[in-house]
Amino acid sequence: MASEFRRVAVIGSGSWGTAAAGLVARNSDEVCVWARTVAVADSICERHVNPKHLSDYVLPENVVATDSLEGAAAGADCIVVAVPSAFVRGVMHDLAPHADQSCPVVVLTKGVEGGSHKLMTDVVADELGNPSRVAALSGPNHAEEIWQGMVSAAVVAAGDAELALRLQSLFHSKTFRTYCSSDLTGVEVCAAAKNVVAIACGACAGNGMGDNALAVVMTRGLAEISRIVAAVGGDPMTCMGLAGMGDLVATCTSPHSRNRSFGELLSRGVTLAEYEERSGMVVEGARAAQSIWELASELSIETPLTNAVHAVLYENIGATEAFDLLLERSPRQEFYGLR
Ligand SMILES: NC(=O)C1=CN([C@@H]2O[C@H](COP(=O)(O)OP(=O)(O)OC[C@H]3O[C@@H](n4cnc5c(N)ncnc54)[C@H](O)[C@@H]3O)[C@@H](O)[C@H]2O)C=CC1
Ligand SMILES: O=C(CO)COP(=O)(O)O
Repeated sequence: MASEFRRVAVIGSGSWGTAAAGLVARNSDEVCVWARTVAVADSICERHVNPKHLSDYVLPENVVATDSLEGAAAGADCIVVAVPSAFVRGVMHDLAPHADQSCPVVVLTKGVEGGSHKLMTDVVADELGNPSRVAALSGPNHAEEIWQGMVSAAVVAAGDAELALRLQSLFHSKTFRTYCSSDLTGVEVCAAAKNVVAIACGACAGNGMGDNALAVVMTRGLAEISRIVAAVGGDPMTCMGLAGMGDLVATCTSPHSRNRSFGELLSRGVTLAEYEERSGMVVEGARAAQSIWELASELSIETPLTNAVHAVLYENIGATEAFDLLLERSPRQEFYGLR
């Protein structure tokens, strides 16, 4: 499926930026990846390999790279953002003077900004301007499978339906199916919040809990995510889709998930800093556990699972104690409203 986009800038050369560059290279003429280091940029240009992430993946010939944001943005008619949430504002700030104001931007980052509690598309729009051209893509998309052409699907969400359709054609292929949505808020909340639930699932598994318990955490996690989505103005039906249930299941069950594996190791005493240092990868759910916890407190949304993950990560409470507190909650209706 060819798209209208001829030169695409992919900002970020982590696992997802690398795999996404391969996806959009199928439907455009040239893809330029922005990497933070010259070594990664040179390796992609010379060997079509990212030596730091997915190093078995030989990228298509039409993927090049640079360590210059100005160089990446030059001539780009679409920008794909794939840097971890903590760096989105800073990188977008630096990109802004070089990015065309009318150029569509699609955000792959999953998170909620600390302090402001803004969704990633809002952070990008703050820095790059022209919010109506900013969209998000999310779904059950482990980069480790995507680059190998294994089947997956995602949803492209934008306030402007025509923009979603244009971006759908940039990503869509037989093995990477893309669907459109107008619920940008719901899609982005699901993307960020499922990572917190995946940490809880990993910690349960690490603590020897069984498959029934994991299914309970996922299901109650989805109920919690629906309450957050509703409270911030998204459509709770989005939680039933690829960005919601789809990504929740993939992240809570896959050995590829950093959030799930971190949760498992957390229950054995490994710290966030140790995990990220060893793996060279980000655990977005740990950041989201803080920002969503703050958001939920501000809006009085009931988020017991997020509270438990927050307590273990930031309040010095042991995982076993946090689980006990969850199990001691008083019984209630399965669905007790969206707030
Ligand atoms: N890996 C995956 O399968 C998927 C990841 N995502 C999301 O994509 C976003 C990016 O994640 P990944 O590509 O997986 O990252 P990663 O975990 O593979 O790598 C982290 C990257 O962050 C970079 N980084 C470190 N400091 C930085 C800074 N100051 N400025 C910019 N970049 C910096 C590092 O160079 C490293 O390449 C996250 O929000 C993640 O949740 C979404 C879907 C799938
Ligand atoms: O979002 C993802 C898959 O859709 C990646 O999840 P992890 O960050 O837990 O690896």
